[in-house]
Amino acid sequence: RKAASVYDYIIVGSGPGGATVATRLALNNFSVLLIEAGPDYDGGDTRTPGFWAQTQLNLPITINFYPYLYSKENGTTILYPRGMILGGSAQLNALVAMTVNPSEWDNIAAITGDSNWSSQNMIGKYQPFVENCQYCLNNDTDKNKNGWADISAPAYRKPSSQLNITNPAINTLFEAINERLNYNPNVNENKSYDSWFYLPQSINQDEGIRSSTYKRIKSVQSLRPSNFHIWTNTFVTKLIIDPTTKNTCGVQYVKGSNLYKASPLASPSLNIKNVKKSVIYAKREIIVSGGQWLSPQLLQLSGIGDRTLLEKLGIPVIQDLPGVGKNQQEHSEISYIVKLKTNENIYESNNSNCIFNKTSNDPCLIDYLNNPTASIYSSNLNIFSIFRSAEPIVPNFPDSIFLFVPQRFTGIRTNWLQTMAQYPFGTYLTVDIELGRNKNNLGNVYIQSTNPFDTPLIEMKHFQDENGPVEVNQFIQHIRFLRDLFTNSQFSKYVDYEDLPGSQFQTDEQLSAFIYEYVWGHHACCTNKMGNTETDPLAVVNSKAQVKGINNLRICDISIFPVIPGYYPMVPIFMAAEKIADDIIIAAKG
Ligand SMILES: Cc1cc2nc3c(=O)[nH]c(=O)nc-3n(C[C@H](O)[C@H](O)[C@H](O)COP(=O)(O)OP(=O)(O)OC[C@H]3O[C@@H](n4cnc5c(N)ncnc54)[C@H](O)[C@@H]3O)c2cc1C
Repeated sequence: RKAASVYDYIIVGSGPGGATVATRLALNNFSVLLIEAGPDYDGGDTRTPGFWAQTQLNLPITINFYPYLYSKENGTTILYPRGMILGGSAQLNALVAMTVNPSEWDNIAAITGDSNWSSQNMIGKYQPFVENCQYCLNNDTDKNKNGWADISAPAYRKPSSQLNITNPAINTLFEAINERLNYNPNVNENKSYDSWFYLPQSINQDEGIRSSTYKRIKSVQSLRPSNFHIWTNTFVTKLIIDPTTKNTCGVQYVKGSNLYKASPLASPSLNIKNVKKSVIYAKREIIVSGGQWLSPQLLQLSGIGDRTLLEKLGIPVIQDLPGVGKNQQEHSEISYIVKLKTNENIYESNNSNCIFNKTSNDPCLIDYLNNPTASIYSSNLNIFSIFRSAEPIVPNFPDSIFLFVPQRFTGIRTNWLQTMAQYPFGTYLTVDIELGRNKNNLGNVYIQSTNPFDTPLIEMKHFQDENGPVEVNQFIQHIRFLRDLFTNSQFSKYVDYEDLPGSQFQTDEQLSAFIYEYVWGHHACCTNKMGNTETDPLAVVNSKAQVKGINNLRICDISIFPVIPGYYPMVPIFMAAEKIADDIIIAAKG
C-alpha cells in the first residue's frame, strides 16, 4: 500500500447505494472518503415533493442520457435523466418508496448461495432506515422507529382518512376503483393482486419535505466530522489496480463541475488528456456506487470488462469479465390519458392552478409554504395507485402497477416538462402503467472511447426477447381495463375523451404500434450482476458485492441486482446496501 493512504474506504458516488454504505462505515468509526461528481446542493426544488419533476430543469444537478430504446441499429433514442448531485438520483426521483416481494430476496439467496440475502434476513434491513411506522412491516418488533428515512403516504391522504375527499370528481374516481378492487392499507407489507393503495413515498411527515439521502449524508457528517470526508464536484476517472497482484489501492480523479458529457453544461470537447489528474489512496477498500451506467463505465475504463471490448479500445485488460455492462433490465411504462370535461378539475378546486414555478406567484407553492405537510406539493402528486395483473398471471406477483396523476404526463422524454406545462394542472388524468415483472435482460452499456467524460453506448432493448409479445399484450389488456373504467363507471361523466392512445387505436395491432412508439422507463439496472462467480461466467460480483478476480473492490448500487428489484428500486437498494455494509464491517472487524 502507498504511504499516502489516508482513508480506510473510498466510496465513489453518493446515491442510495453509496450514501448508505459510506454512512454506515463512518458511523462504525472507519475513516471514509465519499467522492461525488455532482455538487453539494439542497434547494427548494429537491426538497419539495411536488417539484420532483422540475429538478430536471436544474442543469447543474442533472445529467441527461439518450439511450437507444431498442437497439443501435433501430436508432430511436429517448431522454433519460439521472442525478449528479450529493445524494444521487434519489434527490431528483419521484419519491416512490416500495419494498420488494420477499421471494425476490430469496431468489438472490438461491442464485448466490448466501443465506444472508434470504427474505428472513433482508426484511430486517428495512428497519434501520424507516423512521415511522405508517409503512412498518408486520414482523417489526420495534414500533418506535429511530431510522433516518420517512416512508409515508402524503399527510392529507392518510389511509385513515381514505375517501374523506371533498372534490366530487376525485371522489367518484375513488368509488369507481373501490367497486373493482380492494383497498390495501400497507402495500409494503402485502403485495396482493388487484388492489388499490396510497403510494408509500419518501417524505418526512413532520416537515413535508423529501426524506433524502442528502440529509442523511449531512447528518452523519456532523456526527463524525473527523472520520467522514466528502468531496463533491470530483469525478473519478479510473480505479488504480496493480495488474499483477490485482489489488485495488486508490482512484484517479479530476476536480471540477459538470465534467461528464451527459451534463447539459459540459464542454463537448473536454478530454482527459488535457486536464489535471490526481490520485487518492485507500488502506482497505474502494466501493464503486456510480449507478447502472457509470459503475460499469468506470470498471471498463479501468481494465475490468469484456476482453474484446477493452482490447478494441486499447485498454490493458486487468480482469476479463464479460458480464460488465450486460444483463441490463428495465421496467417498461406507458401512459394512458383522458382529457377531463371543462371545469371538472380532478384536484381540489382551490388548488387547481398549480403552475410548478418556484419564482412566480404559484398559488400551490404559497399553499405549500404555509402548510407544508398538507398541500398538493407535499406529495409527488400521485392520487392513488393500483396493482393489477393481466393474463397469463405471473406466479407470485401482480405484473403491473398503475399510478394515477392529475396531469397530462406522456412519460419522461425530450421536452416533456415544457409540453406538460401547456395543459393546466388537473384538466387531464394520466394512468402511468408500469410492467413490473419483465424478464428481458438483453440491454447493455459499453464504453466507446477511453475518455472518461464521454457517455457510453446504451441499448435498452425493450420487448426484444421472446417474452416481448407477452409484455405488449399485458399493456393492451391494461389499456382495455382502463377504457372500461373510464367508460362504464360513474366517473365517465367527468371524461371528455381519451387522449392517449386515442380512439383511433383499437385493434391489437394498432395498440401494439402505439406501445412501441410510447414506451419508456426509468429504472435501468443490473449491469454488474451479482451471482455465483464460480459457476456463472457473467457474474461480476459475488454475494458480498466483491468484484470477481480483483482484491479490495466492491460495487454497491443498483447495478449489482441480478434481476430488476420490485416495482421501484430505491428502497431495495437501501436494503441491499445495508447488507453489504454488514459484510464490509464484519470483514474488517473479523
Ligand atoms: C427522474 C427519476 C425518477 C425516479 N423515480 C423513482 C421513484 O419514484 N422510486 C424509486 O424507487 N426509484 C426512482 N428512480 C430511480 C432511483 O432513483 C435510482 O434507481 C437510484 O437512485 C439508483 O441509486 P444508485 O445508488 O444506484 O445510483 P444513483 O442514485 O444514480 O447515484 C450515483 C451517484 O454516483 C455519482 N457518480 C457516478 N459516477 C461517478 C464518478 N465516476 N465519480 C464521482 N461520482 C460519480 C453520480 O453523480 C450520482 O450522484 C427514479 C430516477 C429518476 C432519475
